[in-house]
Amino acid sequence: MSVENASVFTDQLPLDADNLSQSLTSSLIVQAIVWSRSNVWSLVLTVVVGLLIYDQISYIIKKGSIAGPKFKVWPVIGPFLESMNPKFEEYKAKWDSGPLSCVSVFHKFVVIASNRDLARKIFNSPSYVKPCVVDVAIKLLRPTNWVFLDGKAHVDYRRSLNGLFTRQALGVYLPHQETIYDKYFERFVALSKSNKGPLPFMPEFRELNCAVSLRTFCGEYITEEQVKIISDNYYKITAALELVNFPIILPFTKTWYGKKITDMTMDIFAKCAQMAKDHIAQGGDVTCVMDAWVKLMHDSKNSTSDDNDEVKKFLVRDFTNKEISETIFTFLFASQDASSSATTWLFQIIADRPDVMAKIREEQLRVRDGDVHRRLDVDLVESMEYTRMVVKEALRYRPPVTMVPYVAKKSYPISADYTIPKGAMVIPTLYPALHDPEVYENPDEFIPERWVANSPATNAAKNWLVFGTGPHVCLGQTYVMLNLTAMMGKAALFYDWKHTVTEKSENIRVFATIFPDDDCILEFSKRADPTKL
Ligand code: HEM
Repeated sequence: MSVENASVFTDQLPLDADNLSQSLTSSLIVQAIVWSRSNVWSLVLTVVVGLLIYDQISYIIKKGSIAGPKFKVWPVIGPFLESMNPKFEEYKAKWDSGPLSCVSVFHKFVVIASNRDLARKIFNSPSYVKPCVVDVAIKLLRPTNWVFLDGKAHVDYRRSLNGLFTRQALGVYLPHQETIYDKYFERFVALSKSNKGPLPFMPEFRELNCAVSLRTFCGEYITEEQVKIISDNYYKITAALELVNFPIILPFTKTWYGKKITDMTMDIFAKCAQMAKDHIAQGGDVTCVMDAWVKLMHDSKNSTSDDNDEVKKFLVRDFTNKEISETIFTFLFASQDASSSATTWLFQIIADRPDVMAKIREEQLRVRDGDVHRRLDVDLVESMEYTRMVVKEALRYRPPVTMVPYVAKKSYPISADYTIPKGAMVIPTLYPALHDPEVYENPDEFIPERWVANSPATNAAKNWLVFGTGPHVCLGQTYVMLNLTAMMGKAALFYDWKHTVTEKSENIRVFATIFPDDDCILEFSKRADPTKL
């Protein structure tokens, strides 16, 4: 019964002595209820108003002198709704608003550093900051995952992984990658034929990259069927790990689906790790990243105390199947969106520039010495200088990762007049440094030749932030350059692809990384004679 109804009820009681006392008692109780309820409400209201004022004051104090809204326009939630569907132009406007700017979403205060020197400073301040993956990432990648290690523990673990990406190791993985390129390029032609015309290729490039990564990491231990399941479902993991997401995993939400696919993938990886252990124990050769890792473990166990070899350099210990599966998952996670973004832009950019395509083809014929069917090896890929410049320029022009979220472990005096508060998210941005007109003339134009030896771009190593810098710099960067160069060289040599340009083609859509907003509409066909220019 509501308070108003109770009062109407008491008003209608007959007035004899008993009834009077009853009625008085009832009336007092009702008044007490009304009083206590109104007191509860005023208490609730006071607390809410107090919290709102605290939220605004706390924001204004944390903001200090840096760029950003004067107060939180949407109390508490801040620009949460906008960040559910982030727009590249809005990010860019933020970067342009000042070298340091801020935003506050719920209880999270976020500081964005948009120039090269501040971004580098953050990347290189491990005593003040550590990588901040979205809250839900800890649940998906598991708290025991090496990526959440900090300081010396992180440096040591990482050292044991360096052996997986040496030039020699990359040479072993390359033939497997080439088999996947061949298979998928043929599939692209078949798809274009069956579709009787162009179709959006971004989802196809995502699948190609997932397959390349899975074969590189797990070799033949992973089945075709498993590759297909993971490739088909990987986007659910990306969706679960968007920068802004609900932190609790509720059934049938994006994060719930993401967690299911992550667990399934890690289980597959753990089984592959055991197969790699059995294979190396039987004296098998290294064929993939897992083999390379197990071989390093095997060699380190059998190395003598005065061995001064690779093994000691990499500080390898014994890793369990669970650890291997979690770590290999981080490789897939780190690689998938960024490599798919780079691949999509590369196919679009090259299709739109016949002069670039012609130069790649000329180089491919030249470096292969007339043998177009020569299989890929590291020496061959390293001799593709122009193709490599195209890849490098695409990564600068459309950097897949535009920002890397870190978190301040303690108050961080980043400049003479601003200290980032402890607990704030700190985001060094990569895009502005890679579009700095002082280093890259006409930064919004695609010019592969700017990467010739001794050019201003080549000499400005400090601006090359595509892979980050500092203790968390991308572990896969040499592999990425080799993979993308090899893949684009082969595609250009054997295939034609036509781009259907739409008004959205040059618009940048943010989905973890960046993609053309129309998903890159292409039509593939096989070249009749790859020996011709
Ligand atoms: C175009 C492709 C790629 C781009 C643009 C890219 C970019 C990045 C960036 C910006 C970071 C953060 C660096 C920092 O905080 O300083 C990173 C970290 C990382 N990347 Fe990549 N990445 C790519 C592909 C790959 C691939 C293929 C692998 C694995 C084979 C990989 C493995 C990693 C790992 C493990 C980390 C975390 C390292 C650590 O915390 O110590 N990435 N990457």
